[in-house]
Amino acid sequence: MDEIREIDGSELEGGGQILRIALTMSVLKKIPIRVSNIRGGRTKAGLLEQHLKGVELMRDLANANVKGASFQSTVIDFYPKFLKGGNFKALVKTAGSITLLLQVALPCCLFAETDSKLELYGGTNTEMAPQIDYATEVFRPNLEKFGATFDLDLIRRGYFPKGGGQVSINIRPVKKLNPVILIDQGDVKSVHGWAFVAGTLPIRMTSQMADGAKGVLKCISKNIDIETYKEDRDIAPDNGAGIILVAETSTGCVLGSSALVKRGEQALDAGQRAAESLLKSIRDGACVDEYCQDQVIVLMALANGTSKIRVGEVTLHTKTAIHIIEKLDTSSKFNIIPDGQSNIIECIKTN
Ligand SMILES: Nc1ncnc2c1ncn2[C@@H]1O[C@H](COP(=O)(O)OP(=O)(O)OP(=O)(O)O)[C@@H](O)[C@H]1O
Repeated sequence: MDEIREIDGSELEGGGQILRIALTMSVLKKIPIRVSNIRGGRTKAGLLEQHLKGVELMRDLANANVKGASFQSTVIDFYPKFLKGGNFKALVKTAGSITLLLQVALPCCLFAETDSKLELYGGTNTEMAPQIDYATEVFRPNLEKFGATFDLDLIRRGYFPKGGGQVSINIRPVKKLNPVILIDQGDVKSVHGWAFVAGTLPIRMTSQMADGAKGVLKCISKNIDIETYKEDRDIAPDNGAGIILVAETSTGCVLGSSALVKRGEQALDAGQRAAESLLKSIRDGACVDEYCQDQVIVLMALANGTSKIRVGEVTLHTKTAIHIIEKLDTSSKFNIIPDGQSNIIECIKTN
């Protein structure tokens, strides 16, 4: 096996994403890694419960030897062995995001020998991470353009601070990922979405969120359909309120955005916040939204050919993903080509 490679977890974005991308590439390229200064860019550095569970999930997936994987640790050594597939479980006791567990494990499961089933526990709709509905309605259609998918069964929703959500995901391996060319946004055909409340929160918040979003988005589409509903107590026992928006275009682009109503925030404002983020991506001419941007980088690197995707402003998360991938995978060369208000991210495979 190769010599251990050093990754500095405090570079650029300096958060959990560096650890996740480094682990994914380590497993897929069979490269042992040492990640130091883990989450060095965050006020509370080191492995939090959710990051630790991610490391343990990857250890199980890749039958890896791991040193230093403990709460608040700032250095881990990770030696991957083989990737077989099978049943795996990760339980985050806090509202740590289930979708970020999926983010680290999914590319590995796609290249495992057999099917994988992931039983994941934690938060399903939390801040600073994809909401589970974003993962299925926005990220998944973009993943499908690369020729892969997953099945997701939502058993229970979990919100901040308690968590307690549960999701079961089945992933069938693929032989290869196809390169993707996505450079023409086309026209917005429709915008749809969901505004939800759960627990003891009043249903009127959902129409306030929907109205807020529609007010912002009426300038880009006459065809806006936002479903408003209260979650069933059995599936969502705790309080939560939020919105997910999805725009589909004539060229097949799927862009999204979302918001959760913050403490003290008006529901209308949360709806507007989500809509403004989507509007910006559309006005920039982007083919993927500002959050999907960093999440497709790893897929571009794993595809067997040159991919090109038009994005708006390149985010620090995206720059970080590219930086870490290029460190661990010399067969991927990324270029960012400015083009008016947007940028084309190109990934060239060199062998
Ligand atoms: N509203 C959102 N919709 C979709 N994806 C999101 C949203 N907010 C954040 N993300 C995605 O979640 C990931 C967050 O990574 P990041 O490193 O910031 O968080 P983290 O792992 O929780 O670590 P840390 O606690 O160190 O910030 C990124 O891939 C980002 O694109």
